[in-house]
Amino acid sequence: MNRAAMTASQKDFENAMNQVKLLKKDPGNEVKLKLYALYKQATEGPCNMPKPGVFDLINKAKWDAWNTLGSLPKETARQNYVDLVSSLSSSLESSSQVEPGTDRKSTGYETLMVTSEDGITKITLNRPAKKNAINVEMYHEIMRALKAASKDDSSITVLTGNGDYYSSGNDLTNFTDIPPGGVEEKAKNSAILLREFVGCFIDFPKPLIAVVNGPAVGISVTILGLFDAVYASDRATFHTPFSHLGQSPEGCSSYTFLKIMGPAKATEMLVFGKKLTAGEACAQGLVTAVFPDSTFQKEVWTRLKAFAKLPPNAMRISKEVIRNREKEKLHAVNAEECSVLQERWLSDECMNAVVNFLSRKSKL
Ligand SMILES: CCCCCC/C=C/C(=O)SCCNC(=O)CCNC(=O)[C@H](O)C(C)(C)COP(=O)(O)OP(=O)(O)OC[C@H]1O[C@@H](n2cnc3c(N)ncnc32)[C@H](O)[C@@H]1OP(=O)(O)O
Repeated sequence: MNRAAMTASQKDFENAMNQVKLLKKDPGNEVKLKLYALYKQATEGPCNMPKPGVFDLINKAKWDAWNTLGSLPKETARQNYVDLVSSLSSSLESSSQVEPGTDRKSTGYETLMVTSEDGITKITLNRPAKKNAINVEMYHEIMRALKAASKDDSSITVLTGNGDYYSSGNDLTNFTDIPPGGVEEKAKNSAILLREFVGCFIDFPKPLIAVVNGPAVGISVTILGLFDAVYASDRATFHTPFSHLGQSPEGCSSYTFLKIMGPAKATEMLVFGKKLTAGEACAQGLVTAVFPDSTFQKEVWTRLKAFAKLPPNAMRISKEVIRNREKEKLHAVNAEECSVLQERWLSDECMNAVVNFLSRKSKL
């Protein structure tokens, strides 16, 4: 959704203020400060109060939180307040429905499982019968889950898959739902959706980690170049068969893969569709570490829980320092890849490949 076009009404804002009072669990000081700051900004505008003295710790923390919002417009602050309360309500509401000690689950997703526990928000692709192929609904839900995770109280965010696959990439039946404007309109809409989807990964502010539990195909592989760490089971494979499908690279891979593995290896993957084992992907720098499948979950989650205990602000700021100078470039690459793909989707090569898959004449 286009955030600029989305502003909460005064009524939404009042409802959110009432919801805060009904929260069953204390959301923690950091979140309470954020709520305070957004409330003040939404109702009074930028902070112009004198700064409290260094020993007035509580008022100074509140002043700092408010002052950090700078000249954020009142409407945006109101929307951010409503979004934050809504993400708190969904995760804390559901905590009352599960056994103590189990994950807090976010409801309201058809294609994902989203949990938040031990400082980690885990987004699990959940269409195992379809090898976690990403349909249009899943694209939207992943974006929604990422936006919520960027504002919740977790330190790190993880993307993983349920079942034997990490993901088989774009759901090829996405191409069968043709709108009244025909295939041109479909290609245009798909390019808009893809650009927004990849943009969410480029802009994600916290450490983002992929736990690749099995084979990964297409867009689920290309966006790995935008993650901060990629842990893979030795059962995982990495496959980008774009030429086979009459398509071209996306997910900023035409830029990130060249930087990660150099042009020769990137070409083997992105142009010739060479499938890499987890070990090969690790040797080429796409994967951070590989674990035996039998101990994969245990080893990875032990490591991630330790990472999640690190100071969250330091991690977020370090990521910003590492990634920010690339952001503008990545958005430009994303735009270009989407516009090339928009044309490719209308080509006979692409249409034939999709028809062949759907009529089960071909598989990877
Ligand atoms: C908004 C548009 C944005 C577009 C972004 C651009 C993205 C590009 C890409 O991601 S390109 C990659 C696309 N993916 C593929 O080409 C994979 C196609 N799938 C396969 O080749 C195979 O299914 C397999 C190798 C992944 C797995 O084979 P196998 O183990 O033999 O399982 P099945 O084929 O029986 O699969 C089980 C079940 O899942 C369905 N399915 C699997 N992958 C997809 C898919 N990508 N799209 C749609 N459906 C998929 C498969 O049809 C089976 O369904 P069924 O049981 O027959 O109902």
